[in-house]
Amino acid sequence: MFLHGTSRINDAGHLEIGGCDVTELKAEYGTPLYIMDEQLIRRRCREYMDAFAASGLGFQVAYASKAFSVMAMCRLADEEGLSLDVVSDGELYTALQAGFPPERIHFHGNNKTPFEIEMALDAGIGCFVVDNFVELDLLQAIAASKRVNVNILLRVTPGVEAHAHHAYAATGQTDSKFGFDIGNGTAFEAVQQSSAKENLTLLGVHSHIGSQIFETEGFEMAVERVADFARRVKEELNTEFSVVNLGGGFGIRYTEGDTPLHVSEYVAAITGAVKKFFAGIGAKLPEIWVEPGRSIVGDAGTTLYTVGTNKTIPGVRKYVAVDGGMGDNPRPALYESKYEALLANRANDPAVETVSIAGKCCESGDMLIWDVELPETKSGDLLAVACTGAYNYSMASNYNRIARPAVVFVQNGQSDLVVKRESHSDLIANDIVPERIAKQPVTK
Ligand SMILES: Cc1ncc(COP(=O)(O)O)c(C=O)c1O
Ligand SMILES: N[C@@H](CCCC[NH3+])C(=O)O
Repeated sequence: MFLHGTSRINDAGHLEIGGCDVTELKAEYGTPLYIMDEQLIRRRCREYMDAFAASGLGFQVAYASKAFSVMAMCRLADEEGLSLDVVSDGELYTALQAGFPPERIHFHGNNKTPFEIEMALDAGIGCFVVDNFVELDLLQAIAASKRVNVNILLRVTPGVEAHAHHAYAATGQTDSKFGFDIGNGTAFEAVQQSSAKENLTLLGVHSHIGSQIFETEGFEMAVERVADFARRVKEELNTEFSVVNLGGGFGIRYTEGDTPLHVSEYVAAITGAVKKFFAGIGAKLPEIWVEPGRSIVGDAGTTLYTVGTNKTIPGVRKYVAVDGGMGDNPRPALYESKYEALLANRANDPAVETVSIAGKCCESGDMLIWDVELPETKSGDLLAVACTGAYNYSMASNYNRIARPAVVFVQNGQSDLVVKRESHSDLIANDIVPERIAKQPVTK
C-alpha cells in the first residue's frame, strides 16, 4: 500500500499515522475507525491557497464539504482560510454550528427546498449557486419577502465530457441534471432573467465538469467555453462576470494506476486558461473560485478494520472478511472504485497470498477490494484501507443496522475524536412503535 502523508511503518512493524500507532488507536477507539491525517489535510489546503495566491488573480478556495462534512473539518477549513461549499440544510447546519463564517459559504444543489433557501438567507450566506429557472424564481420570491439581497452564480454546463472516474461523476455534459446549458441557449436566458430579478445580484457563473479528473484539458476547455459565453453576455447584455467558479474534480491517487497532477499544476492550468481566454473581455479578470473536495481530504483518510472470518474456495479465491464494508465505504459497490490495503499490525511481513476483502453486509456486492496481495491474515489482524477520507464517512449508511464508525484526527502523536461511534441506542433513536401496534396481542 502506498503510504500517504505522515503514514509510516514503525519499529514494531505497525502502521503509524500522524505519529499514532494504529494498534493503539484500535485499543482506544475500536474498529472500524476512520483515521484522518490532519497534517496532510492542512498541507492540501495550503497547496491550493498558495498556488492561487501565486497566480495574482482574486480567488476563493471553497472546500466541498460533501466530501467529508463534520464540524471539526469545517473549523479546520476556516482556520486555513478556505470558503465552504454546502449542498443541503444538513451541511449548512454543520457549518454554522461549527462557527463557519456564513459570508464564505456557497450553497449548491439542483433542488434546494424553500426551507433550505430560507435557512441560508437567514444565516446570511455569501452566495447561492442557482441551478435552474424554478430556483431562480423561488429565490427571488423568498429574498423579496425577506427584503434581502443575495449574491448568485449561475451553474452552467459547458458541454465538456470530462474523464471522471465513473459516468455518475461526470457533470459538464449537456445531458446532465445540473445547471443551465450554454450550448442550447438556456444559460443566456438565465442571465437575462437574473438581471431582471431585483433581489438577486449576479456575480458570474459556475461550472463543475466532474470528479477524479487527472488531466487539465477538460478544465481548460471549460474555461474557454465560459469565456466565450462571458464575451457574448458582455456584448449583448452589457453584463460582466466578476466571478467564475470552476468547481472541483481534481484527482487523487487511490491505487498504482492513478496519475494525478500536483495541486499547483491544476491551479496553474486553470489560472493560465483564465488569463488567456478572458483577456480583452472585461475591464478586469474575474475572480476565480474553485471547490475541491476529494483532493483536500481523500488521501488523508485511512479506514482501520479488524479481520474476522475467511473462506477459501479452492481454485477460485479466498475471501477475507472485515468488520465493516459497504456501510462505511459504498464506493466500490457504487462505482467499482479501487483501493489499496495493508496488514497494519504486521506491515513488514511479506505478501504471500492474493485475497479479496469482503464486508459484513448481507450483499454479495459488499466487497471492498478484489484481489489484493497480503501476508497470511488471521482473525484479529488489522487491515488498513488507504485513501478513504473523501466520500466514505459522508456517504456511509446504517444498512443492516450497522452503526457508523468513529472518526479521529491524528497529528504529532495525538488523536482526537471528531465523530463518536454510533451506539445501539443511536440506531433506534428515531424509531417509534405506534401504540396501535404495541397494543396488538402477541400471536403464537
Ligand atoms: C458542484 C460540485 N462542486 C465540487 C465538487 C467536489 O468535487 P471533488 O470532490 O471531485 O473535488 C462536486 C462533486 O463532484 C460538485 O458536484
Ligand atoms: N461521490 C462521488 C463523486 C461525486 C461527488 C459529488 N458531485 C465519489 O465518491 O466519487
